[in-house]
Amino acid sequence: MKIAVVQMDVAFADPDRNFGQVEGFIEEAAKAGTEVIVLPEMWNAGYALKELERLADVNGERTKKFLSRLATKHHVHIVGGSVATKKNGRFYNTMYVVDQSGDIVSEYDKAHLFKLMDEHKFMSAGEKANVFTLAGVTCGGIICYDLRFPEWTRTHALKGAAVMFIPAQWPKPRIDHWQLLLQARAIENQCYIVAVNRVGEDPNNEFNGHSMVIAPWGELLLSGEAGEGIFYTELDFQEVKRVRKAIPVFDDRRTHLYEL
Ligand SMILES: O=C(O)CCC(=O)C(=O)O
Repeated sequence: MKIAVVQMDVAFADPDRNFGQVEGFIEEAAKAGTEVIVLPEMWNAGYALKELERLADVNGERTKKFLSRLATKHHVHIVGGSVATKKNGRFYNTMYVVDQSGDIVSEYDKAHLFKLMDEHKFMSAGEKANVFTLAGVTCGGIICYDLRFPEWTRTHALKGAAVMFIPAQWPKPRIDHWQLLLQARAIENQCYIVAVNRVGEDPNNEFNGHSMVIAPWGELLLSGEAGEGIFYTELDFQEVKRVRKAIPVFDDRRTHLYEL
Protein backbone atom coordinates (compact mmCIF):
# COMPACT_ATOMS: atom_id res chain seq x y z
CA MET A 1 0.00 0.00 0.00
CA LYS A 2 1.58 3.25 -1.17
CA ILE A 3 0.86 6.01 1.33
CA ALA A 4 1.10 9.80 1.14
CA VAL A 5 1.07 11.80 4.35
CA VAL A 6 -0.03 15.42 3.91
CA GLN A 7 1.75 17.48 6.56
CA MET A 8 0.13 20.83 5.90
CA ASP A 9 -0.44 24.16 7.56
CA VAL A 10 -4.12 24.80 8.31
CA ALA A 11 -5.52 28.30 7.78
CA PHE A 12 -7.33 29.36 10.95
CA ALA A 13 -11.11 29.73 10.53
CA ASP A 14 -10.84 29.76 6.73
CA PRO A 15 -12.47 26.66 5.20
CA ASP A 16 -12.40 27.97 1.60
CA ARG A 17 -8.65 28.41 1.74
CA ASN A 18 -8.18 24.99 3.36
CA PHE A 19 -10.35 23.16 0.83
CA GLY A 20 -8.27 24.79 -1.92
CA GLN A 21 -4.98 23.78 -0.31
CA VAL A 22 -6.12 20.21 0.29
CA GLU A 23 -7.24 19.87 -3.33
CA GLY A 24 -3.72 20.85 -4.45
CA PHE A 25 -2.06 18.38 -2.08
CA ILE A 26 -4.35 15.54 -3.16
CA GLU A 27 -3.62 16.24 -6.83
CA GLU A 28 0.12 16.26 -6.19
CA ALA A 29 0.07 13.06 -4.14
CA ALA A 30 -2.12 11.28 -6.69
CA LYS A 31 0.28 12.22 -9.51
CA ALA A 32 3.09 10.59 -7.54
CA GLY A 33 1.29 7.25 -7.82
CA THR A 34 -0.08 7.08 -4.27
CA GLU A 35 -2.88 4.68 -3.32
CA VAL A 36 -3.89 6.15 0.05
CA ILE A 37 -3.68 9.86 0.94
CA VAL A 38 -3.89 10.86 4.60
CA LEU A 39 -4.84 14.34 5.88
CA PRO A 40 -4.40 15.96 9.32
CA GLU A 41 -6.99 16.76 12.03
CA MET A 42 -9.55 19.60 11.75
CA TRP A 43 -8.15 20.71 8.41
CA ASN A 44 -11.26 22.62 7.36
CA ALA A 45 -11.33 25.18 10.16
CA GLY A 46 -8.43 24.64 12.57
CA TYR A 47 -9.19 24.86 16.28
CA ALA A 48 -11.46 27.91 15.84
CA LEU A 49 -13.84 26.44 18.39
CA LYS A 50 -15.62 29.71 19.22
CA GLU A 51 -16.64 30.05 15.57
CA LEU A 52 -17.96 26.55 15.00
CA GLU A 53 -21.49 27.77 14.34
CA ARG A 54 -20.19 29.57 11.25
CA LEU A 55 -17.44 27.13 10.26
CA ALA A 56 -18.59 23.59 10.95
CA ASP A 57 -19.59 21.52 7.95
CA VAL A 58 -23.29 20.68 8.36
CA ASN A 59 -23.59 16.88 8.24
CA GLY A 60 -20.15 16.84 6.62
CA GLU A 61 -21.85 17.40 3.26
CA ARG A 62 -19.21 19.69 1.76
CA THR A 63 -16.36 17.45 2.93
CA LYS A 64 -17.96 14.20 1.77
CA LYS A 65 -18.75 15.61 -1.68
CA PHE A 66 -15.27 17.10 -2.01
CA LEU A 67 -13.36 13.98 -0.94
CA SER A 68 -15.58 11.74 -2.99
CA ARG A 69 -15.05 13.87 -6.13
CA LEU A 70 -11.27 13.88 -5.72
CA ALA A 71 -11.04 10.17 -4.87
CA THR A 72 -12.96 9.30 -8.03
CA LYS A 73 -11.10 11.77 -10.22
CA HIS A 74 -7.67 10.57 -9.12
CA HIS A 75 -8.57 6.97 -8.36
CA VAL A 76 -7.15 7.13 -4.81
CA HIS A 77 -8.36 6.24 -1.34
CA ILE A 78 -8.48 9.21 1.05
CA VAL A 79 -8.30 9.01 4.84
CA GLY A 80 -9.73 12.47 5.30
CA GLY A 81 -8.04 13.42 8.58
CA SER A 82 -10.87 15.17 10.36
CA VAL A 83 -13.08 18.19 9.96
CA ALA A 84 -15.35 20.17 12.27
CA THR A 85 -18.92 19.07 11.63
CA LYS A 86 -22.40 19.93 12.89
CA LYS A 87 -24.82 17.04 13.20
CA ASN A 88 -28.22 17.17 14.90
CA GLY A 89 -27.37 20.51 16.47
CA ARG A 90 -24.05 19.34 17.98
CA PHE A 91 -20.47 19.84 16.89
CA TYR A 92 -18.08 16.95 16.27
CA ASN A 93 -14.49 16.34 15.20
CA THR A 94 -15.20 13.91 12.37
CA MET A 95 -13.06 11.65 10.18
CA TYR A 96 -14.39 10.62 6.78
CA VAL A 97 -12.71 7.87 4.76
CA VAL A 98 -13.47 7.62 1.06
CA ASP A 99 -12.44 4.80 -1.24
CA GLN A 100 -11.29 5.17 -4.83
CA SER A 101 -14.83 4.68 -6.13
CA GLY A 102 -15.85 7.74 -4.15
CA ASP A 103 -17.85 5.78 -1.56
CA ILE A 104 -17.71 6.91 2.08
CA VAL A 105 -16.45 3.79 3.85
CA SER A 106 -16.31 5.25 7.33
CA GLU A 107 -17.40 8.18 9.46
CA TYR A 108 -15.90 8.52 12.94
CA ASP A 109 -16.29 11.14 15.65
CA LYS A 110 -13.29 11.69 17.95
CA ALA A 111 -14.02 9.72 21.08
CA HIS A 112 -11.81 11.51 23.64
CA LEU A 113 -12.13 15.29 23.74
CA PHE A 114 -9.07 17.29 24.77
CA LYS A 115 -9.85 19.40 27.85
CA LEU A 116 -6.53 21.26 27.73
CA MET A 117 -7.75 22.92 24.50
CA ASP A 118 -11.39 23.29 25.75
CA GLU A 119 -12.61 20.89 23.09
CA HIS A 120 -15.15 19.38 25.52
CA LYS A 121 -16.80 22.80 26.02
CA PHE A 122 -17.64 23.10 22.33
CA MET A 123 -17.81 19.61 20.86
CA SER A 124 -19.48 16.27 21.54
CA ALA A 125 -17.63 12.98 21.75
CA GLY A 126 -18.18 10.03 19.46
CA GLU A 127 -19.47 6.75 20.81
CA LYS A 128 -18.08 4.12 18.47
CA ALA A 129 -14.86 2.68 17.13
CA ASN A 130 -13.62 3.16 13.59
CA VAL A 131 -12.70 0.03 11.65
CA PHE A 132 -12.96 -0.05 7.87
CA THR A 133 -11.51 -1.79 4.83
CA LEU A 134 -9.35 -0.11 2.20
CA ALA A 135 -7.75 -2.03 -0.66
CA GLY A 136 -8.63 -5.29 1.12
CA VAL A 137 -6.82 -4.27 4.34
CA THR A 138 -8.58 -3.89 7.70
CA CYS A 139 -7.77 -0.41 9.00
CA GLY A 140 -8.50 1.62 12.12
CA GLY A 141 -8.67 5.37 12.56
CA ILE A 142 -8.51 7.49 15.69
CA ILE A 143 -7.93 11.21 16.20
CA CYS A 144 -5.15 13.04 18.08
CA TYR A 145 -5.85 12.87 21.86
CA ASP A 146 -7.44 9.41 21.31
CA LEU A 147 -3.81 8.28 21.04
CA ARG A 148 -3.29 8.73 24.80
CA PHE A 149 -5.71 5.86 25.51
CA PRO A 150 -3.92 2.58 24.77
CA GLU A 151 -7.12 0.63 25.31
CA TRP A 152 -8.70 2.51 22.42
CA THR A 153 -5.97 1.56 19.95
CA ARG A 154 -6.08 -1.98 21.33
CA THR A 155 -9.84 -2.10 20.74
CA HIS A 156 -9.18 -1.38 17.06
CA ALA A 157 -6.34 -3.90 16.86
CA LEU A 158 -8.59 -6.55 18.41
CA LYS A 159 -11.17 -5.77 15.74
CA GLY A 160 -8.51 -6.65 13.18
CA ALA A 161 -6.82 -3.36 12.26
CA ALA A 162 -3.44 -3.97 10.62
CA VAL A 163 -2.85 -0.22 10.25
CA MET A 164 -4.00 2.68 12.41
CA PHE A 165 -4.43 6.12 10.86
CA ILE A 166 -3.99 8.97 13.37
CA PRO A 167 -4.53 12.55 12.20
CA ALA A 168 -3.61 15.28 14.69
CA GLN A 169 -3.07 18.90 15.62
CA TRP A 170 -0.53 17.98 18.29
CA PRO A 171 1.26 21.05 19.70
CA LYS A 172 5.05 21.41 19.63
CA PRO A 173 5.66 21.45 23.42
CA ARG A 174 4.47 17.82 23.69
CA ILE A 175 5.90 16.45 20.46
CA ASP A 176 8.10 14.01 22.39
CA HIS A 177 4.93 12.43 23.84
CA TRP A 178 3.54 12.15 20.30
CA GLN A 179 6.59 10.32 19.03
CA LEU A 180 6.92 7.95 21.98
CA LEU A 181 3.22 7.13 22.19
CA LEU A 182 3.03 6.42 18.45
CA GLN A 183 6.00 4.10 18.58
CA ALA A 184 4.61 2.29 21.63
CA ARG A 185 1.18 1.86 19.99
CA ALA A 186 2.83 0.32 16.91
CA ILE A 187 4.97 -2.10 18.92
CA GLU A 188 2.29 -3.17 21.41
CA ASN A 189 -0.36 -3.70 18.73
CA GLN A 190 2.07 -5.04 16.13
CA CYS A 191 0.48 -2.89 13.46
CA TYR A 192 1.47 -0.03 11.18
CA ILE A 193 0.87 3.46 12.50
CA VAL A 194 0.33 6.27 9.98
CA ALA A 195 0.21 9.51 11.96
CA VAL A 196 -0.22 12.95 10.40
CA ASN A 197 0.35 16.15 12.32
CA ARG A 198 -0.06 19.70 11.01
CA VAL A 199 2.54 22.45 10.92
CA GLY A 200 2.15 26.21 11.46
CA GLU A 201 0.49 28.24 14.18
CA ASP A 202 -2.93 29.21 15.42
CA PRO A 203 -3.71 31.93 18.01
CA ASN A 204 -2.98 29.51 20.86
CA ASN A 205 -0.47 26.93 19.67
CA GLU A 206 2.53 26.16 17.53
CA PHE A 207 2.65 22.89 15.59
CA ASN A 208 5.80 21.27 14.29
CA GLY A 209 4.65 18.29 12.29
CA HIS A 210 6.77 15.22 12.89
CA SER A 211 4.22 13.09 11.08
CA MET A 212 5.35 9.51 11.38
CA VAL A 213 4.89 6.12 9.80
CA ILE A 214 5.98 3.27 12.04
CA ALA A 215 6.27 -0.42 11.22
CA PRO A 216 4.82 -3.22 13.40
CA TRP A 217 8.29 -3.96 14.79
CA GLY A 218 8.67 -0.30 15.76
CA GLU A 219 11.00 0.95 13.02
CA LEU A 220 10.46 4.52 11.89
CA LEU A 221 9.67 4.36 8.15
CA LEU A 222 9.06 8.04 7.81
CA SER A 223 9.44 11.16 9.92
CA GLY A 224 8.12 14.41 8.52
CA GLU A 225 10.32 16.71 10.62
CA ALA A 226 8.97 20.23 10.98
CA GLY A 227 8.29 21.59 7.48
CA GLU A 228 5.21 21.53 5.27
CA GLY A 229 5.13 18.85 2.59
CA ILE A 230 3.90 15.51 1.37
CA PHE A 231 5.83 12.44 2.49
CA TYR A 232 5.62 9.02 0.89
CA THR A 233 6.17 5.47 2.01
CA GLU A 234 4.94 1.95 1.39
CA LEU A 235 3.37 -0.59 3.75
CA ASP A 236 3.80 -4.35 3.37
CA PHE A 237 1.15 -6.20 5.34
CA GLN A 238 3.10 -9.46 5.35
CA GLU A 239 5.17 -7.68 8.00
CA VAL A 240 2.18 -7.54 10.36
CA LYS A 241 1.76 -11.32 10.02
CA ARG A 242 5.49 -11.90 10.50
CA VAL A 243 5.70 -9.82 13.69
CA ARG A 244 2.51 -11.28 15.18
CA LYS A 245 3.84 -14.77 14.53
CA ALA A 246 7.30 -14.04 15.99
CA ILE A 247 5.90 -12.67 19.27
CA PRO A 248 2.26 -13.81 19.62
CA VAL A 249 1.13 -11.01 21.92
CA PHE A 250 -2.51 -11.37 20.97
CA ASP A 251 -2.55 -15.10 21.86
CA ASP A 252 -0.67 -14.43 25.09
CA ARG A 253 -3.12 -11.89 26.54
CA ARG A 254 -4.58 -12.89 29.95
CA THR A 255 -7.72 -10.84 29.85
CA HIS A 256 -9.13 -12.05 33.18
CA LEU A 257 -6.24 -10.22 34.89
CA TYR A 258 -7.08 -6.93 33.22
CA GLU A 259 -10.62 -6.56 34.57
CA LEU A 260 -11.08 -3.93 37.28
O1 LIG B 1 -2.65 15.02 23.95
C1 LIG B 1 -2.03 15.99 23.53
O2 LIG B 1 -1.02 16.42 24.09
C2 LIG B 1 -2.49 16.72 22.32
C3 LIG B 1 -3.91 16.40 21.99
C4 LIG B 1 -4.51 17.40 21.08
O3 LIG B 1 -3.92 18.40 20.77
C5 LIG B 1 -5.83 17.15 20.52
O4 LIG B 1 -6.45 16.13 20.79
O5 LIG B 1 -6.30 18.00 19.74
